[in-house]
Amino acid sequence: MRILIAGAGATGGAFGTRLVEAGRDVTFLVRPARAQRLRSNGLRFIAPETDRTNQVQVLTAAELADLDEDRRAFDLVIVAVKATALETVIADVRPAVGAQTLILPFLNGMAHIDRLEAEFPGQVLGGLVKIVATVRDDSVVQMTDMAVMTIGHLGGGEVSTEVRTALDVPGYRLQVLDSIVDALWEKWIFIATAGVVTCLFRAPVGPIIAAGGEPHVRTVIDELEAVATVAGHPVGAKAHDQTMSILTEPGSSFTSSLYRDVTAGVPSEIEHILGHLQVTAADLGVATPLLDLTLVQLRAGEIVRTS
Ligand SMILES: NC(=O)C1=CN([C@@H]2O[C@H](COP(=O)(O)OP(=O)(O)OC[C@H]3O[C@@H](n4cnc5c(N)ncnc54)[C@H](OP(=O)(O)O)[C@@H]3O)[C@@H](O)[C@H]2O)C=CC1
Ligand SMILES: CC(C)(CO)C(=O)C(=O)O
Repeated sequence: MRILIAGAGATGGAFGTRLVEAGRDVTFLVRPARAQRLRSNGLRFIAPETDRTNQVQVLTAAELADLDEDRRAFDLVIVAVKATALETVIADVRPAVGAQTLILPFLNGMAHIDRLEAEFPGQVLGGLVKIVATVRDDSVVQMTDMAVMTIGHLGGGEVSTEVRTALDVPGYRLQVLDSIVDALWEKWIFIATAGVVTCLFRAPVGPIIAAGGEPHVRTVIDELEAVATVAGHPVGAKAHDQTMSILTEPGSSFTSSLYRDVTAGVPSEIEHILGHLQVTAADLGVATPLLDLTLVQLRAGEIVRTS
């Protein structure tokens, strides 16, 4: 199975490394500057138990488009970029998508699913990854031992044995679900809740709790979980308890990736994760006052950042 991974960043680089090391036929689709560095230096992967570098196959969008037709089509295209790069990547991967190609996005949120389905109808799998990773000095750094890839058929059908076998490799846990849409909602609500809490109160969880924020954190959790309930994808008791414990733990240094991007002043997934949830809640008739407030604050910050 030929696998193309769009993005050799935190998620693409971490899961991609494990696939490469298991001998899978993996090519990374990256932008020209990164392609040059990957070709010269390889892909360095640092995780709690390891620091190693692999030589990897790399293509840029222009090189992909120039390949002969029989080399161009891939069996599986993993989309591992931030939402801000989604439109470019949709155009870039198109030459790699044949009639049988499947697309597996790793993005947080849900808006990209409809977008990808509109472009590649019937060819999109549901996917999410649980990992805490980043890119530091061009190296992919996995910060904790947690590494889980969850996939499923969006229409409730079976994921093929070929795809399961290709993705089931050492170094992370592969989970194949019948109810991937529920899982996507669960993750979306968690990421959005963590985003609202940390961005609204502008701090990691520990200082927020120390400042007396716990009742407000609970209100955010209730507010956003209510959207999932009305949408018909209620957050399960286990996920709710996990959210509660992560976001109310005294002394915790936990932050959301949204908070890290916003405070670093780099483009972030504000609209993809929070903006889309606001629109979805409004369509469902669910009031989201704290989400609305957070979005005003974040959008105002974006106006300042980009002006
Ligand atoms: N990081 C994490 O721990 C987790 C992230 N997620 C989600 O996964 C998704 C991906 O995030 P993450 O992996 O962290 O993001 P990163 O920013 O670490 O990686 C994305 C990579 O995409 C590359 N890129 C940007 N545009 C293009 C393009 N047009 N073609 C090819 N590559 C491109 C960038 O490379 P360059 O700039 O070098 O060209 C960058 O390295 C997000 O939706 C995120 O919310 C989910 C769970 C955990
Ligand atoms: C919370 C976490 C690290 C879990 O995977 C995540 O997805 C994110 O911050 O984007």
